[in-house]
Amino acid sequence: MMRLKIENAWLVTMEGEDSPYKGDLLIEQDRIIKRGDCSANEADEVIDGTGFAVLPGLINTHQHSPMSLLRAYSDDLKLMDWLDQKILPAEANMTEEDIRAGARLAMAEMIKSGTTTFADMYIHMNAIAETVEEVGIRASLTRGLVFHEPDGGVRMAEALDLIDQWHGKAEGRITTMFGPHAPYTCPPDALRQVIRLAEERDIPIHIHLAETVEEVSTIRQKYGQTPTEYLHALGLFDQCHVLLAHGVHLSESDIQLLKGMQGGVSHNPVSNLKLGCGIAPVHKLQQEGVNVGLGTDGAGSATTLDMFEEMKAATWMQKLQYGDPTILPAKEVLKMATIHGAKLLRLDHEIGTLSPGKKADLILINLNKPHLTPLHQLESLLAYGVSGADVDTTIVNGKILMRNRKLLTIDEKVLLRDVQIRAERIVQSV
Ligand SMILES: N[C@@H](CCSC[C@H]1O[C@@H](n2cnc3c(=O)[nH]cnc32)[C@H](O)[C@@H]1O)C(=O)O
Ligand SMILES: [Zn+2]
Repeated sequence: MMRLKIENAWLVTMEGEDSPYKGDLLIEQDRIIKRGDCSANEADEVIDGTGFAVLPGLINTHQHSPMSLLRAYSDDLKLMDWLDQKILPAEANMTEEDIRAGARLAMAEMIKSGTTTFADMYIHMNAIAETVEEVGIRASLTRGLVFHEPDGGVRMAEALDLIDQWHGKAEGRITTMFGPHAPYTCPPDALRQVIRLAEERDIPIHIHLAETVEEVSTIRQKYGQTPTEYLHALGLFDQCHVLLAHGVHLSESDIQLLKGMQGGVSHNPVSNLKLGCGIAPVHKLQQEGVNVGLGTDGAGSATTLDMFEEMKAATWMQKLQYGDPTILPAKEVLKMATIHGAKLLRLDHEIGTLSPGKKADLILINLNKPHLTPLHQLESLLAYGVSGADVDTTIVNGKILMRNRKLLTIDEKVLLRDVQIRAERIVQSV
């Protein structure tokens, strides 16, 4: 059995109240088996971690990976104009092969910026699942479901097919969820059906919620409820594990309805800032015991998929909102990007901390740089100083996917050329 040792690194375990400490990490096949001091002869391969920080791979809890094809294509618009006038027409031109290429581009970017797991909601999910399998990253995949036009049940059939074909596959790296897109695209009957299926199969649900004030007024007009009340009344939070993307516009009483829920909220601060949506009440949610993870949303809105940017934006926004710099300290925001995200994807038994027994999903960050010197508080440096480009090595399921910033499972040059040609074709007729 293959054993890999990472030697003499700063270990940022994210376990309980542990502070970072210097030590070794021993990986056997796909799992961390030992932490602390490990002798050299225990390993087949050794990575010298001197001057590096090791932390659990980052978990991007909300994404539309192929939207990387629409990066910097249409910015500075209102969310609904952006979606209706630019994004949806461009998406209508995407073939399955385009989606495969876009997803691969997102995976390349994620691996290069320290993300080892992502939650995705899109179409042609088989192509995305195959790409996840090939590339070696970990993912929670969802076929987005909208119900605005009759489709003979095609979308739902695809959603079930994804779950049947891929849940637990690719050495366990792929899990799946049901993905009713949002309160404004899913009427009550459709949502009831999805909730029933999710309960029967014990599969989590991934849905957008309360992203804009317009959404709140639309749902109030239609149903006389807030979006959260609408989902709550349908029984979404009774038994299902639920991943709520955004949760920007939540009232005090909405937060009370979320109290005790399984799953939690995916906070996407950069996308929310850029689309002018607002500041999610992350601190209040956390005070009420609602779990909050971090996500980027698609690169079509966020521009990049760098989770270090999300960490900075998340903590700055809360500090500003509450006028209190003690809110969301460095360690807490690092947890949001790791173990809290793992909980949100119902994967905390496998990933999210550097704990012996867990999957070996981890990243090495090179601290030997002007902007990361000197070393006082490592967690502060990681949350406020590091960016994705400082990630040197990325390991998922015990397999090295990037070493010294070189991708090992993706031919970067070929990919970038391919994507440029496809992207130009997709937007040509929009
Ligand atoms: N349009 C597909 C469903 C796809 S679900 C995922 C969708 O989420 C959309 N999306 C991306 N970003 C956002 C956002 O910020 N809010 C709401 N929807 C978004 C995106 O356009 C994508 O199509 C169909 O007809 O079957
Ligand atoms: Zn989204």
